[in-house]
Amino acid sequence: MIPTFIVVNAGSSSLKFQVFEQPDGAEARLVWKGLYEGLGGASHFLVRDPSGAKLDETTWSAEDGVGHEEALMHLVSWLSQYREERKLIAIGHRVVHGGETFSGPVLVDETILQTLETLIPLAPLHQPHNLEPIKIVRRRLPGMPQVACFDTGFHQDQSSLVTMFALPREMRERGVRRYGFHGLSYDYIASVLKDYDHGLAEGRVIAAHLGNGASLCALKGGVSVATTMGFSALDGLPMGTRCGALDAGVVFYMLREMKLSLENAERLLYTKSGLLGVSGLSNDMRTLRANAAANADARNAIDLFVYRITREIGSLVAALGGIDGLVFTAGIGENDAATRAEVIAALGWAGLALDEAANASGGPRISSGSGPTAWVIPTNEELVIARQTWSVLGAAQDKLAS
Ligand SMILES: Nc1ncnc2c1ncn2[C@@H]1O[C@H](COP(=O)(O)OP(=O)(O)O)[C@@H](O)[C@H]1O
Ligand SMILES: CC(=O)OP(=O)(O)O
Ligand SMILES: [Mg+2]
Repeated sequence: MIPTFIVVNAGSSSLKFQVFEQPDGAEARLVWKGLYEGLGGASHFLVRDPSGAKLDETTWSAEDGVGHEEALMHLVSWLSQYREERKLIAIGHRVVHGGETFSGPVLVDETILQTLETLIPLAPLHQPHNLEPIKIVRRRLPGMPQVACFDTGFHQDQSSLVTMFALPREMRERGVRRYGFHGLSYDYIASVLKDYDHGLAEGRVIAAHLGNGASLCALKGGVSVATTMGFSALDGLPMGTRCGALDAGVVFYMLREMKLSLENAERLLYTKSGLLGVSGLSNDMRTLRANAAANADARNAIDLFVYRITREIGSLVAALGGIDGLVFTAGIGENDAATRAEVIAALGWAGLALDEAANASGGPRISSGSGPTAWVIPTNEELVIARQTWSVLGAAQDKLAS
């Protein structure tokens, strides 16, 4: 029987999954990938093989009441049709915040789960949804090993200066510091740089994870030395619905002068700001691009996004003492040639020059000339979760055996 495990990336109404098998001594191999979307309402299950061909699909109406629990149980029972050949050995989860306690992936037990729950206020948009499937599996499949893989883990080697806020020392002792996110994505990018250009893997690289959430990471020799997200996933670049870095004075103004409740202020910054807030139209770059010529607010949202990316890149170039390469990844980074072109056009001062034809066709190398290079590299957070899950399981088994 082939050892098989599921990788889960759960959001508020969606559950993305990938199923991996682990041949002896080799890299985890993707078998199927899919998602449940619209959970809690009219929902939809879709699974594809690694080539992208559709394998199976199911639709439920809102009355069927399919939530995260029903989706997970449906997935386990969908997999059981392969019971003869496969043994489900573990579930690996993306958990956005690992706080001060977890610098790497862990096998989850009740105490660890409780610690992870205390981090919900630091990642209210993600953490509760990331933990939900872990709790469901503990209840419904007791004894199934579960591994939590953190978005914060990759940044743990940053120096204390880099992670410090200029706040009183007691705040730091309470864990109020910069953590950084999208680490599973940056871990993957760092692991494949050598396949694109050997010098890059050793060099000073800025990776731009531009998806619905967005951040930048400065990599030196593949190690994170600075990043734009901080204590929470609200910091840094403007995102689909999040404001990014904001003068803390605005928060006091919203609370004291505008009399917003804490909940409404939080909702405004996390879910009503960013591309959506500025455009008043959409959080989706495709919609903004389609409307930018006729709609000044859509154009403004894009312009602000690009402006903030280029300013933050300037800051990370300073942190790195120069730049050898720039990598675009995630939904916008991988698909929106116009955003890449606009960012690179603003970085002529750093010696970057666009190869227009390569950019239009998606790269991988999209720069010309002898300056720093620019790349499009599709991310693969799930593969990193698979690698981490397998390494934690292996370590746990070694421990049992010794
Ligand atoms: N073809 C495309 N052109 C431009 N932007 C795109 C395209 N496809 C996806 N996007 C952008 O990518 C975002 C989703 O990014 P993704 O990395 O998949 O986010 P997440 O994993 O956080 O859901 C969308 O909201 C949209 O703005
Ligand atoms: C940490 C974060 O912002 O994640 P996402 O991009 O999935 O929202
Ligand atoms: Mg994402």
